[in-house]
Amino acid sequence: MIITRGLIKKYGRVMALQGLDLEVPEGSVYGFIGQNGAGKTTTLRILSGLLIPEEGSAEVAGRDVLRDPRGIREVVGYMPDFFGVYDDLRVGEYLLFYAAAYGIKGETARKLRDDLLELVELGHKRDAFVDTLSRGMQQRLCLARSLIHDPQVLLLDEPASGLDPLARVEMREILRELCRLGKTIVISSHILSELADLCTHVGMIREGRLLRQGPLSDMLAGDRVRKFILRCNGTVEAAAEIIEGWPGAGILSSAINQVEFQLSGGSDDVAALLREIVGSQVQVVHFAQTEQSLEDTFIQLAREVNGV
Ligand SMILES: Nc1ncnc2c1ncn2[C@@H]1O[C@H](COP(=O)(O)OP(=O)(O)OP(=O)(O)O)[C@@H](O)[C@H]1O
Repeated sequence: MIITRGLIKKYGRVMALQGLDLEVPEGSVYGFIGQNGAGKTTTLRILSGLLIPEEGSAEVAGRDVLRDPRGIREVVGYMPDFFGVYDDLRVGEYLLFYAAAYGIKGETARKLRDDLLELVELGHKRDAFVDTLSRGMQQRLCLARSLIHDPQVLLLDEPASGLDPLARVEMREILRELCRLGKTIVISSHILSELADLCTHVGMIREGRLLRQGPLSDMLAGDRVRKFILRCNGTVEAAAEIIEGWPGAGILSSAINQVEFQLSGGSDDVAALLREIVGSQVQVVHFAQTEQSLEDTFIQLAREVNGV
């Protein structure tokens, strides 16, 4: 649904994007991950036709961002990380204003307003002034605004920033609903645990370059070093000794009856190590691979890039 090739964007001397290649499959919820200043906002602004890259190409739903900016506006809904609200407009009026900007008027616009307010759970605030809404409500209103023209693709820049935990859950539910409605959604964030709950795909960006992208499950498992936890009935000493002497294994932490360690290699190595431990009469009561978090993956990739 989205393809970019070799995107380069400079602000004066700052290279915000240094040849970015993205591929976002149709119907996916694509988590766009990167630290502050990595180039996420710049990318989303290019994809929504608001910014022109110096080099490279980008297509959204088959439309070229450089050659067909009008077409891009039809298929893309963009929710910026910072948005202005109009202090003398009511919630309902705000949506009617944006509907009119897309040429939607009259009864159709009013029905759309009500449907969207229901979707973002703001029906009860239709007559409230926009600037009296909480931050979470304003975010949801902004999301409703970006949906006015029923775009195929949603580009959401840090949609959960500044929200309390409950408001985040609400936002997540709304995004799930949008996913069910068949939208392709790109969400930029640096709150990685949050994305892990929501995304089907992930792309990691650093200093304007893509570190890695793919289905979330591949990102979390991958073929990299894996972490395991082993718990024993009794002390863990004997097991820890075996792990320490095992090629490719390293203890990360240990408690009296539990040890956490990493192991490189495939499933055969894991099975062999476990066999050795069990064979040494250690009473294993729990052995499991601990899921690598997105944070772990991101940090690991960043280290690899730096050669650390
Ligand atoms: N208008 C601008 N003028 C000059 N430099 C800019 C401008 N906008 C962004 N930059 C720089 O470009 C780089 C990428 O910025 P961008 O806003 O795309 O990153 P980001 O990943 O969205 O960061 P954040 O998570 O902080 O929003 C940064 O070094 C930033 O300082």
